[in-house]
Amino acid sequence: MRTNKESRTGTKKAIFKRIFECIKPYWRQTLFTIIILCITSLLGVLPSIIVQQIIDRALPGKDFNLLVLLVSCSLISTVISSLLSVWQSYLSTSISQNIIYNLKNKMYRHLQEMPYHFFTTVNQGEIITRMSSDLSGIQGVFNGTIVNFVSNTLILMSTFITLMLMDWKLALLGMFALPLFVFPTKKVGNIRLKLAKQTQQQLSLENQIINETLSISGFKLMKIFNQEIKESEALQTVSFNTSRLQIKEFTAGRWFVMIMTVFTSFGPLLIYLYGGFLFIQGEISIGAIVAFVTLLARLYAPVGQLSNLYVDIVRSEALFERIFEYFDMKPQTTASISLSPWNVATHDIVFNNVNFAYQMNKPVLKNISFTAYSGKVTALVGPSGSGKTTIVNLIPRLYEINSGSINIGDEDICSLNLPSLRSKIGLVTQETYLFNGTIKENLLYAKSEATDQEIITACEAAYIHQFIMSLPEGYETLVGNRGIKLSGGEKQRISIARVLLKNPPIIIMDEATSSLDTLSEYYIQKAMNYLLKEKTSIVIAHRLSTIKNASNILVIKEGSIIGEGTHDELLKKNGIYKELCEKQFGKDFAY
Ligand SMILES: Nc1ncnc2c1ncn2[C@@H]1O[C@H](COP(=O)(O)OP(=O)(O)OP(=O)(O)O)[C@@H](O)[C@H]1O
Repeated sequence: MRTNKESRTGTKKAIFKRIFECIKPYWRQTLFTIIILCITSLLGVLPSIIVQQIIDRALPGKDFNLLVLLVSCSLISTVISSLLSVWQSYLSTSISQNIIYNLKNKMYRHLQEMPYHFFTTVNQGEIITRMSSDLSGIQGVFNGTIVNFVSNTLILMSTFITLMLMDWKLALLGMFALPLFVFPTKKVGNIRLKLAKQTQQQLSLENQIINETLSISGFKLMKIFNQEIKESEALQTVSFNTSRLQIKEFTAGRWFVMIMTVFTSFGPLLIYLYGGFLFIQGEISIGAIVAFVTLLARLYAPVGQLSNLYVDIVRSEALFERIFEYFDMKPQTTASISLSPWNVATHDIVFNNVNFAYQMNKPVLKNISFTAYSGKVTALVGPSGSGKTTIVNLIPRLYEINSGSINIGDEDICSLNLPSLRSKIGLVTQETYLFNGTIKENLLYAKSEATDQEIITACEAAYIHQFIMSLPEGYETLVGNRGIKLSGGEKQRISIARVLLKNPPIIIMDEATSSLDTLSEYYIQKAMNYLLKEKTSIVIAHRLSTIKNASNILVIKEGSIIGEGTHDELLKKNGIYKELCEKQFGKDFAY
């Protein structure tokens, strides 16, 4: 059996492999960046060596020409190094931006392919966090953490080699303090990591409160129930915790920093002491001692930074895990084995013994079998929660059935190409969703190439054209978030017009339960009559007029069909149906 440690190493390896895959397309730029970092780290040791030459040769020899030469060399190396750093930062920024650009678009495409149930279960804020802050965190990893890691490692190596070449005994003496850096930094790093995780949790809570209470529906709910003070206090508490945690995180290890500062001054002091002794013995020059001390500072700085990078590296690992976790989720199969083009002669929809459950062992639909005939209206009626919406959601394959089959014409929907299946279905939902744009933009969502005349024809058929024209900006009127500036009836008629523009052979309609005024209802009814004409339509019916007009009515109860027929037939033979009608439309509804 694999131990925990082994499996963590395995995961780490897999993550590194995938990070490498992300960088691979930019290997040339990456190679350049590494070369530049190598050159700048080598150039970085030059000034110390030059100082040694100045002290040991130019000054005692009173050689002004050599002094000018050495100072110029130092200046030139600094200028070259700075110029290279600019280039390197341009390269690493463009590499990281390109990687993020690719990841973001790939992730969006991937999420688009996810099955519908994913979006009904996952927290919406979570998706946005991964698409935004996690991805920008990853950009920081490519642009900061990785570059810092490579550059500090190179600085460390170049300085270490130079020191060893200069005098290995002095080098070892100067380095005795190094282990003292590493161990406590790791400990402080772990404390900071723990605090960072807690901060992240509080930040998510903060986002959740903001998201929920300042979204259009949440805001309304908060106002109606007078919950402003409670919500604002909740946010205050959470943001107070966040700020406390952040203060703790940033001040964690301040004692450690203090001790480290003392230790860093120990190294040079030892060099002065032992180097001074060697100087007195005539074994070493003053220049060498000065060069050593400056190089030592160059050694301590990257060690300190590398130890601090530990926290960033562990954090980055978590970020990558979150991003890759999304990529590993299985998308919905868009096309099954046969990619049949759509050539069904009729568009009869046939449910054959369909069973479905959202959760294991909790069947929602049981042995559903019926035919919705082409050119006819099939109405679904039944108590709330009986499974009507679930039945219609199975047709465009928003959910996959557990057993049985659904055919359109002669084709099993599972063998149809998903985009082509959906292109033949028009969906009018209870709650019409409109994007925050103009009425025209919302209509064009159904058919981007529609002409103005087509739009007008569709809106006339949906009995909404006159209303739109009465608005000061007509079709260019902005509808607000989720179409908040329009009434329920207006929104539904716009959504009918949108489906009319698409003109699919199959229409699925979930009638609004909310009561509309008689005029709105009248217009919607007229619009519906037009919409459903010569289509295969399935309507979740809430209005008596729809039920009466339907060719066939299916009575659904607890996930089963318990009756089928026309309104009159069902009234005669089905007690439950009669009861349902009486409940919904009153005892004396028109027979
Ligand atoms: N996404 C979901 N995950 C889990 N269970 C669900 C989900 N959607 C619906 N259900 C459950 O499935 C059952 C059928 O729901 P469905 O929405 O199909 O009923 P309905 O007849 O359309 O109700 P209504 O008339 O109130 O809209 C209900 O018990 C509901 O709680």
